[in-house]
Amino acid sequence: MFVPAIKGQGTEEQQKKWLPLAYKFQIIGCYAQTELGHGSNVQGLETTATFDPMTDEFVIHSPTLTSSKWWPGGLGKASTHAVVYARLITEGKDYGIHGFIVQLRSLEDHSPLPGVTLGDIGGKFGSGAYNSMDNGVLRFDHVRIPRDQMLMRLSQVTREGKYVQSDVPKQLLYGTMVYVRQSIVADASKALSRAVCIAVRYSAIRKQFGSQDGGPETQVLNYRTQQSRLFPLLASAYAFRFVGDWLNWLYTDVTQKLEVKDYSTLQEAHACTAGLKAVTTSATADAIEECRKLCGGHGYLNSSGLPELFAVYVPACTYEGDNVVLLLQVARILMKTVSQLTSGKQPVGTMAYMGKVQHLMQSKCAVKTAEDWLNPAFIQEAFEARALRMAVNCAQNIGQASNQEEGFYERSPDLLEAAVAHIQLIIVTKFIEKVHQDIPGHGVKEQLQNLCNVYALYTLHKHLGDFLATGSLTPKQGALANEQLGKLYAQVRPNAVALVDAFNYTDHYLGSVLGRYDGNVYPALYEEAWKDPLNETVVPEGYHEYLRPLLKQQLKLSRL
Ligand SMILES: CCCCCCCCCC/C=C\CCCCCCCCCC(=O)SCCNC(=O)CCNC(=O)[C@H](O)C(C)(C)COP(=O)(O)OP(=O)(O)OC[C@H]1O[C@@H](n2cnc3c(N)ncnc32)[C@H](O)[C@@H]1OP(=O)(O)O
Ligand SMILES: Cc1cc2nc3c(=O)[nH]c(=O)nc-3n(C[C@H](O)[C@H](O)[C@H](O)COP(=O)(O)OP(=O)(O)OC[C@H]3O[C@@H](n4cnc5c(N)ncnc54)[C@H](O)[C@@H]3O)c2cc1C
Repeated sequence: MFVPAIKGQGTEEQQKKWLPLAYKFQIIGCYAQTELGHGSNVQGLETTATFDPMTDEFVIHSPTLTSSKWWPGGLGKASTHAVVYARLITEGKDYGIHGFIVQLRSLEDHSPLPGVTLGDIGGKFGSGAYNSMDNGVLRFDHVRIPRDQMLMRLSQVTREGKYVQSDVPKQLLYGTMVYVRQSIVADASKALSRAVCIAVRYSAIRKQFGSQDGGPETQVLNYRTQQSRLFPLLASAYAFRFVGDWLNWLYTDVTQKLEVKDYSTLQEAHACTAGLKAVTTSATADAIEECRKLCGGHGYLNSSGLPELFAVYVPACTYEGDNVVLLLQVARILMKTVSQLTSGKQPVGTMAYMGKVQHLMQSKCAVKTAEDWLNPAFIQEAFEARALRMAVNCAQNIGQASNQEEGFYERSPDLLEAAVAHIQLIIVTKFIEKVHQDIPGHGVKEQLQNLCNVYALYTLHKHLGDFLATGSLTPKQGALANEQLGKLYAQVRPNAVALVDAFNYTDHYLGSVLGRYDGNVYPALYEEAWKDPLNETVVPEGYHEYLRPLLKQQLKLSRL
């Protein structure tokens, strides 16, 4: 994040100076924004950067304990430099949060520079999976940096100390986070596809119950419950891949527009990266845990690869923006868009469907049979009607409050659900668009169509309350969707293993004895067990100190 921050907020000159050093690892940088007391609320950060016109320097300082930088990855032990986000103060005025390049450690002996206190913040969730990352703590005691180490693409401070705001939106300060959020969506698909690959392969080889006359037991992958839990996750892995590809296109397009000072899609980029990051990471974290459970007891073994995958993955729901905070950002933009509908301003991009408000507020879903749910037009319209009606309902309720902000606060749980509905519509839309494309490979398109329908109808089934409460569907149509879902599972089953083999993960990358490509799980589990350090001795350490005295004492007591 050090590099994209300099790319996005540094001048050409600053990029020319600092990026080559970073690329060649002549310096190691981190992104020091979050503090002990503030993470979500960036505008609440307390670290100060006070301009000293006498020396043409900024004085970086941590005025309070809560202003200590806390969490930045790589900060504790590895980084020599940081992009530090601090309150810019010049001529006695606080201009809010800006980025500054600050050297933290000597390039000679890596010792912290004068006025810099550095360390690691300690162990984290799980069996230490994330402990390979030195998330750090950093405090400044009046550390001086040259004025030209303020990132000056978005705003500047002159030699005399005058603050100058460039003619670019101040939100570009948040640009690095937008960049990482869009990459996290693609990462969600990778993490989810790993977990699903393990669970599908293991479910194909695991047999339990159902033996007839001594014959083979039933593959657990043939159980309807296993399919109804696992195949929506398989479909989600593909869904997140395709929406992640689209989001990368959107991000690239926005970045190109920014180059020519076209800020028209900045809001769309923020809403989509924030919302898709929130929805895909929450779903993926839940799915990895579900995949662990789908593997029964062996899923709880570290050798399954699932506990570590879960422990490494779950902070994605928090870092780069807490998911609730990000969804409320989407909700704010939805409310702004709804409020503009009466002005005649046509919504664009992923909000365009809201322009069909007259139709969608009264449309009746035309589904009459289970097969009708295979028609993408019916799915699309149902998801659009649900999302729009939830957003309009929120706007109407907020409108009844004494003031907008109070109303937004009171209705924030409902706004959260409206934001999720909007983002799920985007995911479904992009999946439908993907399967409408020419897709090479014999039968591949049909399989992806099945998965697209599984993702859409599973999501509809899971959120049926929204669809019924908004009148977007009738209970009968909801039941038909569930009926069709069961038929789709039967169609996915024969290709389930092929659909995870298609991720083309090596056994090494997968890191799971349950997910081995050859399916030779039991010998691998048995072999792996003996590698456990506990098995280095036949009689366990502690026998003589603890077990033996206890056993002897009990034996003596039993003879009394
Ligand atoms: C087996 C083991 C291995 C297994 C491995 C598999 C899995 C691997 C996992 C993945 C691997 C790698 C992943 C790679 C990444 C991981 C690295 C972790 C990195 C984490 C780094 C961080 O966390 S950095 C810090 C992140 N912090 C945040 O996100 C803070 C969140 N808060 C904010 O963004 C803002 O405070 C806020 C947006 C919430 C509020 O902003 P503000 O206070 O300014 O108020 P407003 O809401 O009023 O906004 C003002 C206007 O600005 C608009 N806005 C806001 N944000 C943006 C934006 N980003 N872009 C554009 N516009 C924005 C907002 O809409 C308002 O507009 P108007 O209403 O028009 O005024
Ligand atoms: C593994 C990891 C790596 C990280 N790496 C970095 C890094 O490299 N650089 C960096 O700068 N930071 C980093 N962070 C910090 C991370 O960005 C923050 O933790 C994250 O942005 C969440 O902010 P917070 O901790 O202040 O959560 P809080 O906002 O304190 O969240 C606590 C609760 O409050 C709720 N909440 C907060 N505000 C609102 C609101 N307005 N309305 C409703 N509910 C609200 C949240 O939903 C949540 O439930 C990292 C964090 C982790 C876990």
